[in-house]
Amino acid sequence: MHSSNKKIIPVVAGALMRADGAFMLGSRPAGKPYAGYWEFPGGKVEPGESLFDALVREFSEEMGITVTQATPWLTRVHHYEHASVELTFFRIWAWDGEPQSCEGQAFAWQMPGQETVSPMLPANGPILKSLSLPDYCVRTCSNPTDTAATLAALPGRALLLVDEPALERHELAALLQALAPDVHASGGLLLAKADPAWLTGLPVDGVHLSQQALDTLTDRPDFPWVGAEVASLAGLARAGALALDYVCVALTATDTEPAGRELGTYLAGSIPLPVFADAGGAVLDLDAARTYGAHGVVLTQGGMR
Ligand SMILES: Nc1nc2c([nH]c(=O)n2[C@@H]2O[C@H](COP(=O)(O)OP(=O)(O)OP(=O)(O)O)[C@@H](O)[C@H]2O)c(=O)[nH]1
Ligand SMILES: [Mg+2]
Repeated sequence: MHSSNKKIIPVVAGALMRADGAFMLGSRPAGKPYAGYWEFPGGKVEPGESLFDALVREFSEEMGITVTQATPWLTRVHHYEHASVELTFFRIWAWDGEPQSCEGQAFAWQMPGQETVSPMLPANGPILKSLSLPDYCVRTCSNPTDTAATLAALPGRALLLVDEPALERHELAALLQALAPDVHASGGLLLAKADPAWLTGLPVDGVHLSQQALDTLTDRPDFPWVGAEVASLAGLARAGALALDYVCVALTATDTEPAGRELGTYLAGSIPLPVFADAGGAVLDLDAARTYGAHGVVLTQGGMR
């Protein structure tokens, strides 16, 4: 074995999620590597322990609270000089007790995208970005002429994915121009499924890649947000390798349980990026999709895909 083949240490960490969207960070206690850096509370998984049990134990030890509801979210491997870690991040939706500083650490509630504490642990930059991704990806699929109706149907803050293959380019450009101010005023993100080179200069936050574009691109397009359509494990791996920000996973099942199992096969591979479950309708709601490890769900406007 080469000396560079360090053992990978399994770690769990969790974001306590408050009803107003804030999440909690903690500072690392004195005496640990990266003391004073901000992190998601958590720690090393003990032999034989499940990830969820490790999460519950760590939050009890470090903060004196009992986690009662948490869903797995993202898994990332990071190589530090002192160790290599596989970090499984959970989002924690319910807990008993008030967070206390059991190890002398400081805590801070933070709003996604507006973090005020620093420095952060080096592995956590992409995680913070993922936390600022809305819960809903709303796909337009109806040649919308009425942008006000499109916006009114959004479930709060959303990623609006304009997916309009039937529109001419000048029509698509006009639609994006019309939607951008209101989407941005609502704190949402505007993305379009289109050729990345053509989209540059339009008021979008990013590009959404088709499966075909994902298969053929060699580099991540240069936009703040890049997502992709995925319908296979190979596509998911490619999206991860290109360091995309999210994927929409197309599910073919039409019942909750089979759709959950199908989603589970994608998420079993410890994936590093947020997944929107696309069950083509209301088969999997947000809570169910999260239970299986998804970030959020795709809602399709104007009927079925
Ligand atoms: N808890 C936590 N650890 C993280 C995060 N990001 C990250 O890279 N790590 C790394 O994961 C490793 C384990 O975390 P830890 O030091 O909290 O472990 P622990 O609570 O079991 O501490 P102990 O070993 O002193 O008992 C560290 O190398 C740490 O740098 C994060 O957001 N939260
Ligand atoms: Mg810890």
